[in-house]
Amino acid sequence: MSEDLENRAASLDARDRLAGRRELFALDDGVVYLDGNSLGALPRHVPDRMADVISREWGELRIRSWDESGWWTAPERIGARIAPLVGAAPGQVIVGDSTSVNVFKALVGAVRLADGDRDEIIVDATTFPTDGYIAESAARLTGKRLVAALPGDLPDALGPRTAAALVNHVDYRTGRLHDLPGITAAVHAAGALAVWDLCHSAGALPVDLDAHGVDLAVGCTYKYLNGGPGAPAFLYVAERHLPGFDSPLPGWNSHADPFAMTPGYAAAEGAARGRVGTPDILSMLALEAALDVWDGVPVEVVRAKSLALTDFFLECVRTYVPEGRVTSVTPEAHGERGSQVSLCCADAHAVMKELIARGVVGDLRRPDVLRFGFTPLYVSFADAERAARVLADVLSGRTG
Ligand SMILES: Cc1ncc(COP(=O)(O)O)c(C=O)c1O
Ligand SMILES: Nc1c(O)cccc1C(=O)C[C@H](N)C(=O)O
Repeated sequence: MSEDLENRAASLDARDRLAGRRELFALDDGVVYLDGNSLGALPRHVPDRMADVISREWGELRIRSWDESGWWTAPERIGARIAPLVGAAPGQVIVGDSTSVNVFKALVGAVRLADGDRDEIIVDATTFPTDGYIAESAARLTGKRLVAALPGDLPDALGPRTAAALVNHVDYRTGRLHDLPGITAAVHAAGALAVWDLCHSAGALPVDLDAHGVDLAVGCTYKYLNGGPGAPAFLYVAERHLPGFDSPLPGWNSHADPFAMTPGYAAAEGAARGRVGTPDILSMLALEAALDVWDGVPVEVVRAKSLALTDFFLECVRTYVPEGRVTSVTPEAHGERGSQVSLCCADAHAVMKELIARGVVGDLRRPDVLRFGFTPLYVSFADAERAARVLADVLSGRTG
């Protein structure tokens, strides 16, 4: 049984167009890394690039690097690298600040773009907590009422009072992929703006922001985009909204002429409006270098492998793990699945601890969810088989 699945894994890996990409990452063969949905692995070439940024650009060129090393324009330049990965034409994506800060900019910006008589903001009731906390504050600051709705119930919650809806593309806990085209269309039919959090979809699946008419979106770059711990997030503002986008954090970096240093504020044109203060250059340039691993990789190929990997992992779990010990809360339907598998399990904390001790790194979402993230650029089918086999060993009390 195990031999069959091991052979299948080997033949799937042999046919995998992305197999060669794994070499680009600092990973050791003794460990199956299934936590790229929390922190992506390090692309091997990034340390050398950072050594140059620190010793030469900072150490030797010092202040000149803002111009000569392109530091000042890094937020737009890196935004342009991310744009095709999320289906955005140039000029709409800016990189900087945390996702949380960008959720604030995007949501308040959306409310300011909406018809002022509308007095409700809808937030995804299953959201990653930071979006909910910030939506609550944004509602208080803008004098709106916050309404929580499950993504599936959103069409019913929308109405003439809705100014904007903030929704997660993929649920961080279950891995459920929400219907971005359908929900965006419903939000628009109600006359409101759709703001999407792409943290768990950017770099994992095609998002097609422009094609689906999304209004604003945010996403992080330290998961499937491998930008590094605390790497800056991105903000997308659809071109049609850029002239009216009124950032609630209009720092000097978003000024039309920052070095004029005038007391009066005048917003820059384009995506630069989403900038705030001095960019965190070291993290930003680590992200820029990390994005090289995407050269020549269409996100559709990544998606196809992601679905094949999660299908195969689920099959291995069904085959190896004794009946009833785990329950998948990740949808089976491809159209409803992100790039992770979440299994509910008794004693999940102890189980994950033991998995990690045995070289299978996933994570735990309390109280009982084992999360396994599949990053197609570096996770193999052999990894998926081994993870399921080790999970079965742990649950059956077999020693490793
Ligand atoms: C959906 C989602 N939004 C936001 C965040 C985090 O935001 P920040 O980068 O500000 O910590 C995460 C993960 O940390 C997330 O999964
Ligand atoms: N951003 C994180 C961090 O700074 C520490 C630990 C984990 C994270 C995460 O990204 C968690 C992640 N968003 C999640 O889906 O749970």
